[in-house]
Amino acid sequence: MKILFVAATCFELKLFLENLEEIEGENSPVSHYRWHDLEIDLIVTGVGLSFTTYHLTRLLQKEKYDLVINAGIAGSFYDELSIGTVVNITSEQFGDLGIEEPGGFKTLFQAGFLKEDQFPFQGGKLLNPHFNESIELPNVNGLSVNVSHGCDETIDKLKINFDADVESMEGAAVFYVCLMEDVPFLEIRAISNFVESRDTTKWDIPTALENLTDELLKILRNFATVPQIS
Ligand SMILES: O=C(O)c1cccc(C(=O)CC[C@H]2O[C@@H](n3cnc4c(=O)[nH]cnc43)[C@H](O)[C@@H]2O)c1
Repeated sequence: MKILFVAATCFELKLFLENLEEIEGENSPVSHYRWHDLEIDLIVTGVGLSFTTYHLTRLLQKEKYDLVINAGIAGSFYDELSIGTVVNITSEQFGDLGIEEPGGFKTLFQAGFLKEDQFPFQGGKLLNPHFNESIELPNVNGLSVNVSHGCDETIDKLKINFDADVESMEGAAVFYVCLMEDVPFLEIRAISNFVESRDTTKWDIPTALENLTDELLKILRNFATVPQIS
């Protein structure tokens, strides 16, 4: 089985990659690994929706993968989804794609530029139909933005306008490309911070990345033929 990991930055998957065997091969921005009988590639796209769309689409034109996993950190909109929690993001929305009017922000659907059920959208959302029963993590709704929010006024509006639990800057791009290209995918993220008035001293990236590593290895174990520990 061949799996592609998509990360915005190297640091988000550095700890996880220490568990894999790196295979030589000059093919930047893609690096190659092995874990038991799994062939694993990693592409580091850069932060944001545009870079992710470009690099992922370009790679999927050249290589075939059985599964794409977008992995990294994310912000949580709600106290109940605490820092360190690892989540399976099962729906995505573009949080800043739309128009602004004196009365406020309108999505492309609200503005009439796109139909809510126009493929690959369903009810205005991108939905992941894959593996949701086999992944033993909380299933949550994602919102993807080009600006990581850090101002109370904007955040309050996002909470009203969107049905979202977590914020990232790449997820919807991965959903969109994989749904369009018909490639199975997952988005697994660990909460590193709350989406609140920006204060990075309150972020806990090390705990998020330790927990993310543990959960990603559990997921790989589901797909690999791993010798049983007796
Ligand atoms: O400002 C800093 O000191 C700082 C240090 C490390 C990382 C950052 C990021 O902004 C990482 C952005 C990266 O992580 C995802 N992410 C994490 N939390 C959020 C969030 O609250 N809202 C949106 N994106 C978030 C995102 O996918 C980026 O790729 C800053």
